[in-house]
Amino acid sequence: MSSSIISGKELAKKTRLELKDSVTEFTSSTDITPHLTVILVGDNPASLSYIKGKQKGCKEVGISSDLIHLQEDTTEEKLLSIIEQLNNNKKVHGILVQLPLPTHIDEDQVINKISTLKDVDGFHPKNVGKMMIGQKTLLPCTPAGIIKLIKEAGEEISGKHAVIVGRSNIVGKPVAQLLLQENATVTICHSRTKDLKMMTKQADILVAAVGKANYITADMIKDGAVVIDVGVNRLENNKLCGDVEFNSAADVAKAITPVPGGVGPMTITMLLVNTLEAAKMIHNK
Ligand SMILES: Nc1nc(=O)c2c([nH]1)NC[C@@H]1CN(c3ccc(C(=O)N[C@@H](CCC(=O)O)C(=O)O)cc3)C=[N+]21
Repeated sequence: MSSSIISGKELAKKTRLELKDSVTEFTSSTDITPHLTVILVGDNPASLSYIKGKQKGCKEVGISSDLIHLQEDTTEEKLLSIIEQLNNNKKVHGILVQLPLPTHIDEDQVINKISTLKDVDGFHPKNVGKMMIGQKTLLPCTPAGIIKLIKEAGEEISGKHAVIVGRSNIVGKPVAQLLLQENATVTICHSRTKDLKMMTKQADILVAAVGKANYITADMIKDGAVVIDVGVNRLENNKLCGDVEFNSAADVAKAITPVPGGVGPMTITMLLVNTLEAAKMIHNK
């Protein structure tokens, strides 16, 4: 089977055009410009590159943004006090603390500190809990983007067997939850799963979120499956590559997302969607 490529880049473009109209409408009716503040601790080059993408996205849709760039040796106490100030700043609607943080800072403490109304990553335990029981809240960006990608590709989720490889708090667990809410039957696999191939072979929808280049090979994929590749692995030649061996997988899958140009651009787009959503919630719109 020759598969169709699900373009996250195209869907991101389309979603951002629609979002731009919604931002314009919100701003003209309230005189408020949605604002995202990004905090980066240290100089991780990958983080700097992602943040550029986020700022570019904000600009595209009419959201204002700023970056608080802190030194690597910033104390946890200092970071928490900056978040406190942003929580109280009426002009700020979204707060994103770029992960990973230096090891001397406790990520859980930091995520807990962010106002749940401004938690545009959807990482705060209260928002995670709401998502879990299906209450309206800010959803984590990558999982929300994945659901949009699958639907946009015209693929039914209800009744399908979705197999997720990876159980991180930011991708594996929440995407499993959102797929369940869409009435998929969900299996979560991880590093201790016995016979991974036997599991992935049963997937109508396969989500690869392991963080290992080319880990999922064509022989692990069911004929006609929908394959979502969440991997962002930087190779030695500086090329970006996914968790799925794209070329061989494309012969087996019905539809597949590429890397780059798949899940990544949708992650940033959902962050922009969440920032407008946060501004609306804060101003009761
Ligand atoms: N608090 C927090 N929130 C995050 O959402 C978050 C984070 N920390 N830490 C790191 C990960 C990673 N992440 C990506 C976002 C976009 C692309 C993306 O747009 N990738 C492009 C390629 C970009 C390139 O070429 O470098 C693509 O796949 O086409 C990738 C990765 C967000 N993350």
